[in-house]
Amino acid sequence: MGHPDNTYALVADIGGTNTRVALAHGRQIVDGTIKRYSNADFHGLEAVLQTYIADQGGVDPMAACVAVAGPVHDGTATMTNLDWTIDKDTLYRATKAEKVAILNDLQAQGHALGYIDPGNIRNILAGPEPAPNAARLVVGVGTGFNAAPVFDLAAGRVVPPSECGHANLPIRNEMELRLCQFVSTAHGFPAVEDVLSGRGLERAYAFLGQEAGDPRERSSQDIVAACNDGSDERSVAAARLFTRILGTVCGNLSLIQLPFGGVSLVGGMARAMAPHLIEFGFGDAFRDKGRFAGFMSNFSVDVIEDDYAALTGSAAHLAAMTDG
Ligand SMILES: Nc1ncnc2c1ncn2[C@@H]1O[C@H](COP(=O)(O)OP(=O)(O)OP(=O)(O)O)[C@@H](O)[C@H]1O
Repeated sequence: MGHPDNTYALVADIGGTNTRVALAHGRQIVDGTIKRYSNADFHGLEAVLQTYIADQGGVDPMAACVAVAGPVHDGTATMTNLDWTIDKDTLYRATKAEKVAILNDLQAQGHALGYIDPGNIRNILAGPEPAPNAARLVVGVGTGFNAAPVFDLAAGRVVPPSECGHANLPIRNEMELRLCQFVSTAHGFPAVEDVLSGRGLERAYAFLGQEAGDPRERSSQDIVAACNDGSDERSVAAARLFTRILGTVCGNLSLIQLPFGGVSLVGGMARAMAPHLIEFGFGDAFRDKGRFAGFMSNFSVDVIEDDYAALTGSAAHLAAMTDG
């Protein structure tokens, strides 16, 4: 069935592997309109959006917003592993919408806060009741790593982008130093997302294999599955290493941004690791800040278990643009 009127907005989330597209009405994703496409099947943004529009019976959206897993500069997004042109002109052409926006995907995740079904939010670390409009922080761990602070101001919500997954990997002990050396030997530079990502968990596993003189490889799915059923000690050790570094990095970002409104972890790896984060030392590493250890209990930490939150955030961003 089509959607012939143009009160709809089109929203898309372009990840490293897949593009998710949906229609939104105000801040609500319209039930049954979410589709997921493999990027490899399309030669560009126009092709995937036009396929979606045709799938929806030729919908004529009044506005469109895409969230992209890469830096956005002067209205143009770039992605390391995808050579699509993602800019406003292409988005206007593909959708014929009157208003278009391009966000970094973590910005979109920030715009989604407050519009996520509470049933999709899992608490990891409790914190005090936040003041209204306290600053928040979203941290994404999936194909890559990134974060964005979220500020609710009188003029509206502001979510400044970052590329903090490409900052140096922090080190707290001998083993993390050896992991860092293992990563830099392979990549020339030890970035946060070289460990805090799906591939990163696989790297932590490979590093432990090298240390044990038994180099075996495992996919991140198999490592997480082995943690879930306790069938492989090295998988548990790799996930513990990953989890502690995630706690350290989230603690560092919290000291930089002071998210008294809470930290929200998003992305496929955050969801997959959510049941193990406390057991594997996330809280201890998060609080491991010397004289500021007690101060860290000001920040609650949740995992958002909604794979489509970036779509909701893109819709919220367009609605805020329209409202004001
Ligand atoms: N259940 C899981 N167990 C282990 N690893 C997982 C699981 N789900 C996702 N991952 C890993 O997380 C990464 C994908 O994360 P996410 O789903 O957030 O994707 P993305 O960054 O939005 O990109 P895309 O949508 O293109 O995959 C991959 O490295 C994948 O192997």
